[in-house]
Amino acid sequence: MAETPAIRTEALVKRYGHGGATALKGLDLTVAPGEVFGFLGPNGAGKTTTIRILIDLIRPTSGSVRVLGVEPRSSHELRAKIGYLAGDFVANGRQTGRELLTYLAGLRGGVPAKRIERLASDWDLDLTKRIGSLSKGNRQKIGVLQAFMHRPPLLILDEPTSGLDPFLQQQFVSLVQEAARNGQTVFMSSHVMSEVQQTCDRVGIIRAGSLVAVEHIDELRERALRKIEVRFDSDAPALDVPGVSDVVIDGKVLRCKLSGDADALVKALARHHVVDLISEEPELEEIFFTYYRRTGE
Ligand SMILES: Nc1ncnc2c1ncn2[C@@H]1O[C@H](COP(=O)(O)OP(=O)(O)OP(=O)(O)O)[C@@H](O)[C@H]1O
Repeated sequence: MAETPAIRTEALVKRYGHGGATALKGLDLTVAPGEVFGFLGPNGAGKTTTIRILIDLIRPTSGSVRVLGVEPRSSHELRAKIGYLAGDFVANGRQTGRELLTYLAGLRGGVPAKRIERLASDWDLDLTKRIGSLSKGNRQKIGVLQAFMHRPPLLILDEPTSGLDPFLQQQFVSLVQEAARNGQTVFMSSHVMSEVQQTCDRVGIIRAGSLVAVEHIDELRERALRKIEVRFDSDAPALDVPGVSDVVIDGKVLRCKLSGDADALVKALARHHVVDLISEEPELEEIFFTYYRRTGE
């Protein structure tokens, strides 16, 4: 029998108020256990609405939703199994970071004090300061740590790195990778393509309340164009190789774009003396943008 999905929604519809926006228009979404799933889409697409339904902060107008195999509205135990970070994480400003994290750790069945101290030190976070006196970025660090600290089976994160500097974004990537190695499921909305590229197994793209694509990151990477630069010991040769386009020759240097696997190019190059070869990590951003754009625009 197939494993129970970590998240499954079917024909999920959410209409806000009377005559309000229809934020979700029949969303079908399945996230497998142990998967890191990126939930992407332009502003107002319905990401936060979906996330709030998953953790039962709001109820759908119609359709079904199961999280770790149960309906969020009917399970009190479910909340303890989810590490949740809201897009607008707010905490009681009078408490110190340590007081808040220790309190939340207690609610979630306990977290070794050493783990909290380690995470705070990795994240360069002063736990003795009152939360109200912290900068936005430092408050966000607390938000991230409270979601991860008890190693929940499922993490649901709404824009987890908003307000974090590039170093901390990288720390976040490490935390997600550690969670993935640990078998935890991660579902996160994000606008930061680099962190999505580095962490996610699959991405779902939502636009105007409907899922318009679900893709494996590896497959996107194969389809994406890579920039290649080759330096020869004499004038660069003209190449006519399948998958290679936009060839520009500049003396001993050849620049081109490559799609698909590199075998034909490598074999063509092997007939010459190659001094250096640089292949850039493919940029998935361009591919995402094609999904973000509305038809007809
Ligand atoms: N409480 C609410 N009352 C009425 N309409 C709402 C409410 N919350 C969201 N909406 C509307 O629902 C739609 C989806 O909003 P949602 O916040 O889910 O999008 P999002 O994808 O998370 O956007 P962003 O990337 O800007 O955070 C929008 O049209 C929004 O205006």
